[in-house]
Amino acid sequence: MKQKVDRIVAWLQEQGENAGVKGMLVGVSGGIDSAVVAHLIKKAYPDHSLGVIMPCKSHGSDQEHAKKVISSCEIDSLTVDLTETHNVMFGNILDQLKTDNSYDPDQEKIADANLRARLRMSTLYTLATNHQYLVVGTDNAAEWHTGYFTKFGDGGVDLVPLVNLTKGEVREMAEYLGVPDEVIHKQPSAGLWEGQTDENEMGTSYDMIDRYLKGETIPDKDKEIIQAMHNRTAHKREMAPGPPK
Ligand SMILES: Nc1ncnc2c1ncn2[C@@H]1O[C@H](COP(=O)(O)OP(=O)(O)OC[C@H]2O[C@@H]([n+]3cccc(C(=O)O)c3)[C@H](O)[C@@H]2O)[C@@H](O)[C@H]1O
Ligand SMILES: Nc1ncnc2c1ncn2[C@@H]1O[C@H](COP(=O)(O)OP(=O)(O)OP(=O)(O)O)[C@@H](O)[C@H]1O
Ligand SMILES: [Mg+2]
Repeated sequence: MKQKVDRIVAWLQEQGENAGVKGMLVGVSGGIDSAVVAHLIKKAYPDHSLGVIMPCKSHGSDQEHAKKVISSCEIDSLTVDLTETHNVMFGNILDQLKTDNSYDPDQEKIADANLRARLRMSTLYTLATNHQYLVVGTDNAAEWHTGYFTKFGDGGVDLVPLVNLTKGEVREMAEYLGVPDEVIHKQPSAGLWEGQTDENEMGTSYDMIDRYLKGETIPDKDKEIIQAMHNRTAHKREMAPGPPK
């Protein structure tokens, strides 16, 4: 594990040097992926790394966990509360849709969640410009393969250091790095709504996705879900296409 960590830390330093930036930042949610990234960027840039907490309809103990993550790696931190910004922006958009008679209530939950992810992205890039830092993403191999992220939201980042690690490997790395136990052992959640868990929403588990990615045999039902998610989200892993010349 030490070797794996050292390799990613050296890679982060190399990427930062090539980009000519002073350091790196990450959004810290209180979940395990951002906890691992916060620890890694703190190691790569001990004096120039930042963990950003962005409350916005946060659920349960997310914020408390985010603060514990910040303390566990001793990274500099900043809190930007997006609740009011999101309320005003989403409220205005919904009002316009309703006036236009084109509001679709079935789409509200996901539109709301994706706007929150994109407001976080805009916040991180504003801070990155101010600090001359890169924005570091938290997607792991399972999320990347299934496209389980918001396009230009949490997927809108400069570097994805965990992209080759399964969720299980992220968990092992978190233990090695000293991420707080309660963060390691809670259910992964995108915080879409109270009680939401990634595994309920996807209809399969990270364990199944990890096994699939390692080439192991898994039940057909899970394989079909994973393959459908992968195909449906191919556009998220590519640059926006244009017509041929
Ligand atoms: N074929 C195609 N070619 C080009 N673009 C295409 C497209 N199909 C859709 N699109 C575009 O993509 C949009 C849909 O993609 P997107 O906006 O990402 O939205 P979508 O994939 O519908 O939703 C995001 C998913 O990621 C999950 N998520 C988000 C954030 C964090 C986490 C987490 O793990 O913490 C998880 C969330 O729970 C949800 O299931 C469409 O509105 C459309 O604009
Ligand atoms: N309230 C928040 N404040 C700061 N960053 C956030 C917040 N919510 C989400 N993010 C960012 O969005 C990323 C995507 O969320 P995601 O849920 O996939 O990761 P996680 O919370 O770190 O881990 P897990 O998947 O186990 O919940 C987070 O890693 C984090 O960088
Ligand atoms: Mg989460």
